[in-house]
Amino acid sequence: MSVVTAQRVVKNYNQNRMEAPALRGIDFAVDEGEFTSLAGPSGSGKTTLLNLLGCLDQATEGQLFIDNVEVATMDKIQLARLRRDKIGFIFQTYNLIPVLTAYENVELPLVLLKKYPPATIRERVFKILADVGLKGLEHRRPADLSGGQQQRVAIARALVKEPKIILADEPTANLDSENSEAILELMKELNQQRRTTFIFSTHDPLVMKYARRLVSMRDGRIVNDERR
Ligand SMILES: Nc1ncnc2c1ncn2[C@@H]1O[C@H](COP(=O)(O)OP(=O)(O)OP(=O)(O)O)[C@@H](O)[C@H]1O
Repeated sequence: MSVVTAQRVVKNYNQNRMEAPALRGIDFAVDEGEFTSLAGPSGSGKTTLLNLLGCLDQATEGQLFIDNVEVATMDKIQLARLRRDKIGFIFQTYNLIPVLTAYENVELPLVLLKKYPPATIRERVFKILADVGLKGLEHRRPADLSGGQQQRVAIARALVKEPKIILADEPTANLDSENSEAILELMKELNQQRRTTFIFSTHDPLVMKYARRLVSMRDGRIVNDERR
């Protein structure tokens, strides 16, 4: 069953100017438990598509369904709830909160979820930070962490809720191969144990190696889509 479906999705960033559309008609469905990677040259529309799938932006034309509900029918509150409950988003620019420590950044989505008691939250946050290799750095703020460490905080923050769908924009861009491999193994485990659906955008051959489905984009279109 598909968890994400896009039908004839078009995205123009500036509708008043004669700009090339960022997405020119995307038809695409991802089943529960798929481990999918979007590949393609810079500017081909990967980030734009992830932002639409993550309900962070709206399509200009076409329809988008998340867990069988059409995104366009939801109001702001329903969209925020959908993101909170079902989607983990790893941003290319991390989007960590600068005044919060690594621990507090990762804790936040669990606190907002209002589902777990404080002791469980504490345990899960420490565990996921250790899993991404940040043991001992829990109380540092983003400015006192390297780019790769910040990226791992962002990854931990998306994974900690164990959401149904994880959207990850270049999640290994600033990691060395050892850390990339460790993160990908962690994601693979989540994928296999919990049937978490992963959709990445990447230029990293290692991510493509892990992916079970490779979707290639060019100029706002899907030009190839293969499962293996
Ligand atoms: N906020 C924006 N406003 C205007 N145009 C944008 C915006 N974001 C992206 N674009 C344009 O949309 C097109 C697709 O960009 P997008 O960032 O989705 O590509 P990408 O495949 O993710 O690239 P990269 O691999 O460099 O991250 C590009 O032509 C880009 O210039």
